[in-house]
Amino acid sequence: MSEFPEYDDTYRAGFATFVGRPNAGKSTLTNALVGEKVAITSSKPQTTRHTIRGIVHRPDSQLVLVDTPGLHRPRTLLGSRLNDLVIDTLSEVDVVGFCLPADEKIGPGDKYIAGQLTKLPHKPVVALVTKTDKVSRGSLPEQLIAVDQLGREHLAGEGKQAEGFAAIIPVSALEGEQVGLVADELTAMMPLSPPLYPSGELTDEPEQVMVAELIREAALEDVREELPHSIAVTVEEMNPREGRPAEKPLLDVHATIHVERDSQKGIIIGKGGSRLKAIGAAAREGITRLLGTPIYLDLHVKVTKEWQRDPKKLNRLGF
Ligand SMILES: Nc1nc2c(ncn2[C@@H]2O[C@H](COP(=O)(O)OP(=O)(O)OP(=O)(O)O)[C@@H](O)[C@H]2O)c(=O)[nH]1
Repeated sequence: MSEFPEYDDTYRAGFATFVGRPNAGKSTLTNALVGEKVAITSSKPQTTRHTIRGIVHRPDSQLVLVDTPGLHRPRTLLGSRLNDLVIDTLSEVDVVGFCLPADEKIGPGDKYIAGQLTKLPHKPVVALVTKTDKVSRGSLPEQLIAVDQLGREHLAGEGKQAEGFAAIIPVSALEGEQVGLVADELTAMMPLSPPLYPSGELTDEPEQVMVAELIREAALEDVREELPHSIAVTVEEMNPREGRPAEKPLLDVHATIHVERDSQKGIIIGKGGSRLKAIGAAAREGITRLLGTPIYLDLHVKVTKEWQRDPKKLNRLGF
């Protein structure tokens, strides 16, 4: 078992979360900070449905990162639940990191989020200008000025930080540029506190949820256009296989991919079951890497009609 780190009365520990419109680079930055793949990234929006925490351990501090789903204008019940979850998360953290891609103009989505942040007037917000490797050095200052402007327009004022954003930091998570600085700034804003987690602990997300996310990621591969957000995954059981020698363990994982329509089921299964097989193989590889144990994956596909709009079904699927 991991032990809690030694600490003195200058030790800082607390929570930070990243917000930003879909694809702003939140998960990638979380991973870069934590140094290991805990959050699930993808090239398409809205893959991060669960709050997954990564923990940055330093000799004098602990920064607990809560990776929130994209804050966006709700269109379905699922969308509005995700937004409630985001506001709940925001009210509980010590600092919010607002991710704004360096290579995209500030748009209505960003302004919507800035507007939401005014619901939390006393929360420090740090602007993280992400993906700086995608723009030339010359065009970066213009974006930094636009970001500063956004902060002054939305976050400055009575009862709020007079200067808008508490800091503006350009960063490239992919190239590892300024990632350390982001960690420095965020940890400096944590309250004095004893350590919150044992050393070495990277995430407190139940393994089952992470396993479900890995299967969902594998299932979405190649069919994102056809099945944008119609997939959910549940993990029914994860048990060590009985009678295996101690040095050769095997974990039995039983999971279900839920789709909304029969036609989608056909897409997931593929000709003669070929896609489902490929999904299983990709997911198995990821899960084995995550858990460090070989697994047997028993994967089913089920039509759970209108799961995005039905509150009872959403609850059962863990949303
Ligand atoms: N070039 C470059 N690409 C990046 C960087 N950070 C993220 N990306 C890419 O941008 C896309 C979105 O990144 P994510 O980290 O999944 O974004 P997110 O904000 O977590 O997205 P959602 O989960 O949809 O809200 C991925 O294709 C990343 O590889 C970066 O620093 N540089």
